[in-house]
Amino acid sequence: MSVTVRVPAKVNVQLAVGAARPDGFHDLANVFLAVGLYDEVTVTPAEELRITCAGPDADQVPLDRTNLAARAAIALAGRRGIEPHVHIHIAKDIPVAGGMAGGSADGAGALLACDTLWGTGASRSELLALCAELGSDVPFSLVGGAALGVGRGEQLTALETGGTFHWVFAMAGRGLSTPAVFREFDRLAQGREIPEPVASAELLAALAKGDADALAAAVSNDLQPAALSLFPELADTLEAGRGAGALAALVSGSGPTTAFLARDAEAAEKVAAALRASGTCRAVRLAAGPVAGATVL
Ligand SMILES: C[C@@](CO)(OP(=O)(O)O)[C@H](O)COP(=O)(O)OP(=O)(O)OC[C@H]1O[C@@H](n2ccc(N)nc2=O)[C@H](O)[C@@H]1O
Ligand SMILES: Nc1ncnc2c1ncn2[C@@H]1O[C@H](COP(=O)(O)OP(=O)(O)O)[C@@H](O)[C@H]1O
Repeated sequence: MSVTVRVPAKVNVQLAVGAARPDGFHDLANVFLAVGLYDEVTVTPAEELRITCAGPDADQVPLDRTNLAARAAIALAGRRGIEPHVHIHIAKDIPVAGGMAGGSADGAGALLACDTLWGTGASRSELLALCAELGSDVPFSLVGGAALGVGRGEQLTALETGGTFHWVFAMAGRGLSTPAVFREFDRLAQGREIPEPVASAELLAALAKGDADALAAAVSNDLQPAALSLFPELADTLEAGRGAGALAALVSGSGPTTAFLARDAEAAEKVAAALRASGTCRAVRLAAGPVAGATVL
């Protein structure tokens, strides 16, 4: 018997970053939107814990116990006093180290899949607490939709959305390390007063209305200058998307994936074609959101 869970990627439509905390994390106002690009995590009983991964970026995914999916299985089994003896297979379509929470998706997916396979019957709040232990973005991968994350991003409030938003994502030729981007944020912020991170009222209203133009006017990412500082060529990708009529162009989370908001599916196709022709990125994908979080298939 196997259990397969499908988990979406995310884009941060607002990422407001506060000053570094004593524990090294940063307080955030992190507005997540789940988009229709998915990893699938399948768990099957096995002699011992084993991980395999397939997909375009599979060679960049660690297959040992540092994999977030393995950590999720170990954490849940530990709570129940059982051995995490499963084969975890990840069918990976979310870019690795791309700022789209691919590893987090696999962590949330493995947790839900193992809970289902083992019949451990964890409550939603127990699953969310385990997710938060695995990483700041992992709780959102479980819940999906649209949500505001505060604290280090793990304390979620679901957000209303009044429609579907159409996005184009440009994958970069290499990854960016999330801790390195936060460190660069700190370096660039030296000597400057960092305001408390707060969610934008205009942005939340735009999401609630399903108004793409208003959302485009309100999106922001405080990590974008840091990502551009470490990966200056991303400016060319952003410019190519803007030139093709994207309503908004921004770095997704810590990057280096760039995200382009389009008015509708047709406009998204035009932006995608222009990005492909620009030669400024490795691959281009279209995805709409919000979509549901981790789902047992
Ligand atoms: C930046 C964001 C935006 O959604 O995502 P990505 O762009 O990486 O996908 C997240 O905050 C990433 O969340 P996640 O990838 O789960 O990070 P974690 O494993 O919790 O932390 C990795 C490292 O990132 C930094 N970090 C993360 C979250 C946070 N609020 N403050 C931080 O300073 C810390 O250096 C930490 O050691
Ligand atoms: N299941 C996983 N999938 C991808 N990366 C993983 C996974 N587990 C651990 N990692 C590690 O996490 C790093 C960040 O990956 P990822 O979550 O894809 O990016 P991001 O944090 O930018 O959204 C990778 O470089 C990899 O070393």
